[in-house]
Amino acid sequence: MSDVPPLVLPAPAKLNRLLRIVGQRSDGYHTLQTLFQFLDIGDTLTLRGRGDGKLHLTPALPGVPDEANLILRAARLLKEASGCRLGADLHLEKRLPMGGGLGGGSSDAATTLLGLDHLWGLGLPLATLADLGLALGADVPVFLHGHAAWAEGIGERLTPVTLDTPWFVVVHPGIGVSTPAVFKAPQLTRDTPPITMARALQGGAASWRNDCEATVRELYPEVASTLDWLNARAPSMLTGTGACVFARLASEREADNLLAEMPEGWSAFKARGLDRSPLHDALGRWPSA
Ligand SMILES: C[C@@](CO)(OP(=O)(O)O)[C@H](O)COP(=O)(O)OP(=O)(O)OC[C@H]1O[C@@H](n2ccc(N)nc2=O)[C@H](O)[C@@H]1O
Ligand SMILES: Nc1ncnc2c1ncn2[C@@H]1O[C@H](COP(=O)(O)OP(=O)(O)O)[C@@H](O)[C@H]1O
Repeated sequence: MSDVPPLVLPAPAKLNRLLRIVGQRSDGYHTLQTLFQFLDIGDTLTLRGRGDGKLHLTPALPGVPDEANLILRAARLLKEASGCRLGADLHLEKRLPMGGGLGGGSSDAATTLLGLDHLWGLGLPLATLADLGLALGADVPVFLHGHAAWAEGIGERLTPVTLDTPWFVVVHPGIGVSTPAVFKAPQLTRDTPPITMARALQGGAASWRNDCEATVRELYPEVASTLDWLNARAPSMLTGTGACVFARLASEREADNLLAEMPEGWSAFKARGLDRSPLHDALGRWPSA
């Protein structure tokens, strides 16, 4: 298999453009309504087939043992589910901050599932891959369906949407936010009334909020001060449970101006919102209409 060129695929970031917590299931998981949109920035995964069935990932991620790495977990899951006897060498170029609310781990898992499906010639439907992916994380299915989406349930009930695609400046406040800690916090509101997708879209970006924001501000003052600084300059929000926050801008020039104003030492980047995942464009693979 060594003379076959490697498959080089993007694993884009996502933003939660809106996030409503509408309830809690009996297993403790919170039911959400959210709008997912992709960014034109992300990790890159290089995949090469192996005939001996082995799965090998380089480099190791700091603080993440291989058995917990979502790339290897996704690869093993696909091998088991399909009965495929082939293996792969996987190389990850990690750009997205881990645990930042940008969905990097989930996106890596989705790129692995779709990439190996292609490399191993399995041809599984996107819906089957999304079902497998849901076992790895609530955010994995949207990366497999590949379209900006209105999501309900814990993020698995997806309806494709077309959103405004402005420029964003994403800032990492330099601290880690624990998703379980946010969802366990007694002050988190869990009773936002559900709305229809049509109403959410009609309200537009100016009306979109993230229900985790008040709790994350309280638990992590660094997130609160970053949001305050950004909000004084452009409409800004938390993505997921954080720690990243993002400002919405009308043009690349405005994004550049905001970056130039940013206090030294902050970690920030500009990115474009995308309604179609670059992963599906790279593979030429879209759900049939
Ligand atoms: C809320 C979102 C929005 O995109 O946040 P981010 O992870 O992107 O920040 C995600 O759906 C996060 O989904 P997922 O990626 O599965 O969360 P995990 O880190 O695995 O969840 C850690 C813990 O948070 C709690 N949790 C998570 C998701 C959810 N809908 N309800 C919960 O109560 C559960 O206790 C879970 O064990
Ligand atoms: N390939 C991976 N990339 C990133 N994180 C991973 C990966 N595999 C496992 N993880 C674990 O998943 C956690 C959540 O990662 P990530 O998806 O980047 O953040 P978030 O869910 O906040 O958007 C990380 O803190 C890390 O412990």
